[in-house]
Amino acid sequence: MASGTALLYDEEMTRYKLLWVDPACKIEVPERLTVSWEALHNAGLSGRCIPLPVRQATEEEILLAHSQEYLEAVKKTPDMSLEELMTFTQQYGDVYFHPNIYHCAKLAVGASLQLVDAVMTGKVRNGLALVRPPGHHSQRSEASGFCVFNNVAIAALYAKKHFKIQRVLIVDWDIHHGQGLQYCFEEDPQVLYFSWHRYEHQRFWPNLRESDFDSVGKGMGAGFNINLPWNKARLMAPYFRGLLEHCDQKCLTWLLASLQVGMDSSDYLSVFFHVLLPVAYEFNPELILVSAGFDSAVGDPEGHMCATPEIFGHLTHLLMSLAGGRLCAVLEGGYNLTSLAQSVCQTVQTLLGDPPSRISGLSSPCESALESIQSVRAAHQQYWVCFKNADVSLWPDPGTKCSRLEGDTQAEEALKEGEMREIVWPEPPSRLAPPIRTGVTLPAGLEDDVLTSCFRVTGIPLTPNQVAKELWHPAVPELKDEKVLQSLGDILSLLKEIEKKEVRNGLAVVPNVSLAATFGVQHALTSLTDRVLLVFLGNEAPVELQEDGRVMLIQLCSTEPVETKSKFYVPICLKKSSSDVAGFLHAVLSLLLPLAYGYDPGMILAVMADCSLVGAVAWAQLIGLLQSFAQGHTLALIQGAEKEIIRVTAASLLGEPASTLGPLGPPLSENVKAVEKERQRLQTHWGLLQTTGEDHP
Ligand SMILES: NCCCNCCCCCS
Ligand SMILES: [Zn+2]
Repeated sequence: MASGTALLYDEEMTRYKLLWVDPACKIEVPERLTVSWEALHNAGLSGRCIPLPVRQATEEEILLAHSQEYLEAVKKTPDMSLEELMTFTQQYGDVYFHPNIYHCAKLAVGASLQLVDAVMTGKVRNGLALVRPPGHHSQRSEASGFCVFNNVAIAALYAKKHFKIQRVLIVDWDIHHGQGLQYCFEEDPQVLYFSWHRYEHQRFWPNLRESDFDSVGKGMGAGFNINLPWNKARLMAPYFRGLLEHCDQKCLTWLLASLQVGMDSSDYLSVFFHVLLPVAYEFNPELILVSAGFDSAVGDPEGHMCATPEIFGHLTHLLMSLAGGRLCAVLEGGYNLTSLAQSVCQTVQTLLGDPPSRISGLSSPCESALESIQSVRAAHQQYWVCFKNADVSLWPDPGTKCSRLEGDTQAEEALKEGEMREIVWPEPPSRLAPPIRTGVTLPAGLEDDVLTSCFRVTGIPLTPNQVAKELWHPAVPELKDEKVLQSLGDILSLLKEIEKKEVRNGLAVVPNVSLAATFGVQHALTSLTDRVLLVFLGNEAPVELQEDGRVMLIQLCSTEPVETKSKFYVPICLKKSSSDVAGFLHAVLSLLLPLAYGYDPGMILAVMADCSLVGAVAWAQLIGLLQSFAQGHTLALIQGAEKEIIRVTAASLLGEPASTLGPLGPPLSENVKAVEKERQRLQTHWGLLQTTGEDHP
């Protein structure tokens, strides 16, 4: 199994810059790379990565995505005078040339291809290429948006050609639409291109009609191009026009700070749960390429978004469950040197396997984001079974270009002015990983290659009334059983190791999983946290829930649904759940993840009471995803000694990417209905569950 994170960087790529005055291009500076590289160094992250040498792309490689005449034209730029460079630049938009940019553009492509080679040959598991010029705007015969050659497009074509892979997922989280990538792959069903981008009904750069959600791909590529347009800022002008007359700069600044101009982490995560991840799992990619632009982070002069840098640690983690963890991230945009450096560090730290930091204060996506989510799901309903039951009743017409209200520009300039002065955000919290990743307590005789790299914890001897005290119940008869008592001692010692920050997560194999779960929850609440998420796979509910919100129980069962009004008890009843992997996954992505992010637990208990409910691979995927929460503090409890389940659980807790679920069939409609029913019931309490805009149908 491949391991290690590659980091590609060469300071040669800092040796070009804007040589004349051009307001549109002045933000693309060499310091973008140096601050990122220095931040990785100072955080001790680059030292943990595998440094790979950058190389120049060959002409043949560049010609995978660009025309001969374009390459010939760019090849002439190193010998051009300043005037000739300015003239040459005129023919393109929002880009500049420099005598050394051709050299750097070849290095940017070469770095991306080196990364693909290393990941596809198993030399490393994943990695980041810190490059400039960026690539996602450049097209077959055209430079655009600071981009000269399309690094990620060439990487995808190179991967298909040299490694014979047939399904590449490109995730473009840059705040601009990577039209170059869309044009390159819109007819190619082997490359699924996903981009979110500021759009504002075509009023944001690059102002293209084809950046809207109804551009779904063409011909054989229909369904394989997904555009998620952000349209929020258009709503700002009407508010401000009225106020501007009475508003001095200070009040406007306050107004800006209070009215979120851009999208935030709740919007980003909602798009992952309800648009990107369902399609990505159904597509079942063999490689993930990330057009990692960080102008979608707070403070960026282009993006004007509100999502703080730690969100990129989560977005990265969520993608690492796909393609067996084969993930190549390539830098695109990012123009606020502070949030860029922080976001790069958050991304690399997750690639290295450190637990994502907890994100509190998540709420529901804004109305405009919901409208976009609903529109995209509607537009793609015919191509992806995961959207079969999507609610499309309020599908707004694409391209409703809102007329440019007079006074807009004044409002928006004020917006820009006021806003840029005021934006500050907290440093991302440190994500210290305990020295030991996984502690285990197993019955003797369960030797296994994976388990040898776990830390074996010895149980704490317990007397029945010691346990009864923790369980709030007078001694239950089971406590007479020596094995049960010993298993509770095992759990206690694992939790104490986690509490002491010696161990990140743990696995215990126990004879009575319901009692173990109850005991584990109670102990965690007394000594570790005030919120425990219990994910329980089995039919008998392990704990009576108090409605105080200190425990959230998500129970996957196969029997008839129990009626409940509680917002902390989520019974998910799936028929034939072990064969309906798609149904299980639908439950995880559209219910479990949004609930867990909304709840923000300090501890996760993942309990497998009934191994027949899901297969080992689906369970391993779940264990992987659950490590997004509680700084990775996951305690897995398994009943019985099903060797395969134990092995995959330990592997996942150790950070091994779960193997892929393979092509998914359509989910059982009764299972989708059961999940949708719960989602509808809970979405007013837990906003991240929402998927539709105004006037929920
Ligand atoms: N404010 C100037 C409008 C044009 N900006 C071009 C942005 C290119 C981003 C590359 S990621
Ligand atoms: Zn950008």
